[in-house]
Amino acid sequence: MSTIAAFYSGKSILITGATGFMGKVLMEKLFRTSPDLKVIYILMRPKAGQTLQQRVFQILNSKLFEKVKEVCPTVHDKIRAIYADLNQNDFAISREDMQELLSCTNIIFHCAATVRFDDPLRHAVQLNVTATQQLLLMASQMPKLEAFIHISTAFSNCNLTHIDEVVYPCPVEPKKIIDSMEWLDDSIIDEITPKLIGDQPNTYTYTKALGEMVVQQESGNLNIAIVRPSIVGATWQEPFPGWVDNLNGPSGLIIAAGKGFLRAIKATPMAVADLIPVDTVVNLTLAVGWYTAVHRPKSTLVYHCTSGNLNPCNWGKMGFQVLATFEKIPFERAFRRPNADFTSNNFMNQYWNAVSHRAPAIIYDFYLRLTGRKPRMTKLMNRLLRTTSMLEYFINRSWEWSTYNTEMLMSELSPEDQRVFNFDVRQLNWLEYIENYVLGIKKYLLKEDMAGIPEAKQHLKRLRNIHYLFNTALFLIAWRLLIARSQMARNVWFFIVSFCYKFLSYFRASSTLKV
Ligand SMILES: CCCCCCCCCCCCCCCC(=O)SCCNC(=O)CCNC(=O)[C@H](O)C(C)(C)COP(=O)(O)OP(=O)(O)OC[C@H]1O[C@@H](n2cnc3c(N)ncnc32)[C@H](O)[C@@H]1OP(=O)(O)O
Ligand SMILES: NC(=O)C1=CN([C@@H]2O[C@H](COP(=O)(O)OP(=O)(O)OC[C@H]3O[C@@H](n4cnc5c(N)ncnc54)[C@H](OP(=O)(O)O)[C@@H]3O)[C@@H](O)[C@H]2O)C=CC1
Repeated sequence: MSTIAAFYSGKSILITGATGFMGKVLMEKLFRTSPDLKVIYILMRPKAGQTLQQRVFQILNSKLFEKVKEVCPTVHDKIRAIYADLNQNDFAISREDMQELLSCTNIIFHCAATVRFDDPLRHAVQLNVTATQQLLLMASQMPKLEAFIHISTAFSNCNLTHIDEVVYPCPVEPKKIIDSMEWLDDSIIDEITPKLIGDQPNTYTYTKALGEMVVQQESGNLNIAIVRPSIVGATWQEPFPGWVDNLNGPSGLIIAAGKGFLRAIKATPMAVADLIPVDTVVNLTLAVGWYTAVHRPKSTLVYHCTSGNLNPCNWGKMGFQVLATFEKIPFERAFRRPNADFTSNNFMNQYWNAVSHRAPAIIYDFYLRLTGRKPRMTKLMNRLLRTTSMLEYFINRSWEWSTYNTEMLMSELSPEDQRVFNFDVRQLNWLEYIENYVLGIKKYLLKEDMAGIPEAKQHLKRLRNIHYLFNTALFLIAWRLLIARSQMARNVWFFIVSFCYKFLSYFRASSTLKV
C-alpha cells in the first residue's frame, strides 16, 4: 500500500480554498486514495445565493467526484463545511467551530487566495497576507497539528530570472504593509501601489511574495512547507484527463482563440510555457504534507512545482498544438475561424489589435444595431484585450526554477508512492496533454456536446468561405479604386491581363495540337 495514502488515513484535514480549482482536485485525490481519512474541514463562505451545504452538494455531484463516490460512499459525512470568511477577523468562525478546529486538526492545506492580477492592493493583502498570518496564529494553537502546507506561486519572485527554492526577502516588511492597510485610505493606497510593488507585475505576485515571508517569519515551532506551482492547467491523468473548471491562466485564452475572438497576441514563441497540470500539483502537495509531518525538516522547505527545467515546452509549440486541436475538435458557434497568431513586435501587435480585433467588433456591432439588436462585441473585445495585456508579462519571458527539494522528495518516495502520487513531469507528453486540455475545456467549461462537432466543422467551413469572399471583394474594391487613380496601376493591370490572355491562348493551342 502507498505510504502517503496510509499516512492520511484517520487524519482530520483542514483545507482553505477547497471550492477553488486546486482545492477541489486536492479533496478529490485525498478521498480517492485515503477513503479512511477521518474528516476534511473546509473553510468556506456562501456564494452566488448558495448556502455552504448547497455548494458542497454541487461539488460532490460534479463529474470530478464520480470515482470518489464509488471508493468512499460516505464522502458526504466526511466533509465538514465551516462558515468562514477569510476577509474578516478570526475569519468570522463560530466559537464552537473554532474549538473543534483547534482541537482536532492534524494537517492544514492553505490554498485560498485571490488570484486576480488587478485586485486592489488592500484586498490582495487581506487575503494573501493577513489571512495567512491569521491562519498561522490558529495553527500555533492546534496541539495535534503535524504539518502546515502553504500554496504559493512560482511567480512570487518573477522579478528574478533564476529562482531558488528559498523565501526571498521583500523590500518592505509584510507587517508594515498589513499595518498601513489599516489606516491608509483607498485613494492613497491606489496611488502608492506601483511604488510598493516595484518590479513585480501586479498585486497578486507581490502579495504572494509577502505571504511567503509571513509564513517564514511566523512559522514558530510549526512544521511548515511552501509549494510553488507555475501556471496551473487542466488535469493530466487523474481522475481523468482534461478536467478544468475556471477561466484562469491559459483556459480563458484558449476559449477566446477557439471561438475566433482572439486572433493575435503579444507572445514570444520561444519563451518557455511553464504549465503544470493541476493533478501534478496536488500529488506533490500531498507528498509534501506527508514528508513535512513525518520527517519534520528543520527549516521551512520550498518546493517548486514547474515543468520548464525538466520537460520544457514553449509558447510557439503550445499555440500551434492548440490550433491544430481546433481542426479536430472545434468549438461551437465560433465568431471567426480560429487562427491566433503570436507576435513579439509591439507595433505589429497594435496593428493586429486594430485590424483583427477592434475593426471586426465594430463591424459586427454595426450589423447588430442594423438588425435591431444590442451591440456587445466591442465591449467583449475590450475585455479580452485587457486580459491579454495582463497576461503578456508571463508569455514574453522565461524563468529558471531550481527543483532540488522537489527532486529530493521524489527520491524519498517508494515506487508505489511514485506511482500513486506521481509528480514527475518528465513523463508528460505535451501534444497529448494539450489536446486533452482543449477537449476538457469544450466538455467541462463550455459544456458543449461532442455530437455537435460535425455541425461546428460545417460552421467553420461557412466562415472560411465568407472570409475568402470578403477578402476577394475587398481586394477588388481596392484595386478598382487604385486603377481609377494611378496610371502605373493601370499599366500593371493591363500587363497582367494580357499575360494571362497569352498564357491561355498558348495553353489552348498546345492542347489542340496534342489531340
Ligand atoms: C492560441 C492560444 C494560446 C494560449 C496562450 C495562453 C497564455 C496564458 C498565460 C497565462 C499566464 C498566467 C501566469 C500566472 C500564474 C499564476 O500564478 S496566477 C493564477 C492564475 N490567475 C489568473 O489567471 C487570473 C487572471 N485573471 C484576472 O486577473 C482577471 O480575470 C482579469 C484578467 C483582470 C480580467 O478581469 P475582468 O475584465 O474584470 O473580467 P472578470 O470580471 O474577471 O471576468 C469576466 C467574466 O468571466 C467570468 N470569469 C472570470 N474568471 C472566471 C473564473 N475563474 N471562472 C469562471 N468564470 C470566470 C466572470 O464571471 C465574468 O463573467 P460575467 O459576470 O461577465 O458573465
Ligand atoms: N491557478 C493557477 O494558475 C495558480 C494558482 N496558484 C495558487 O494556488 C492556490 C489555489 O488557486 P486556485 O485554486 O487556482 O484559485 P481559485 O481562484 O480557483 O480558488 C480560490 C479559493 O479561495 C477561496 N477564497 C477566496 N476568498 C475567500 C474568502 N474571503 N473567504 C474564504 N475563501 C476564500 C475561494 O472561495 P470561493 O469559491 O468562495 O470564492 C476559492 O475556494 C492559490 O493560493 C494560488 O495563488 C499558484 C500558481 C498558479
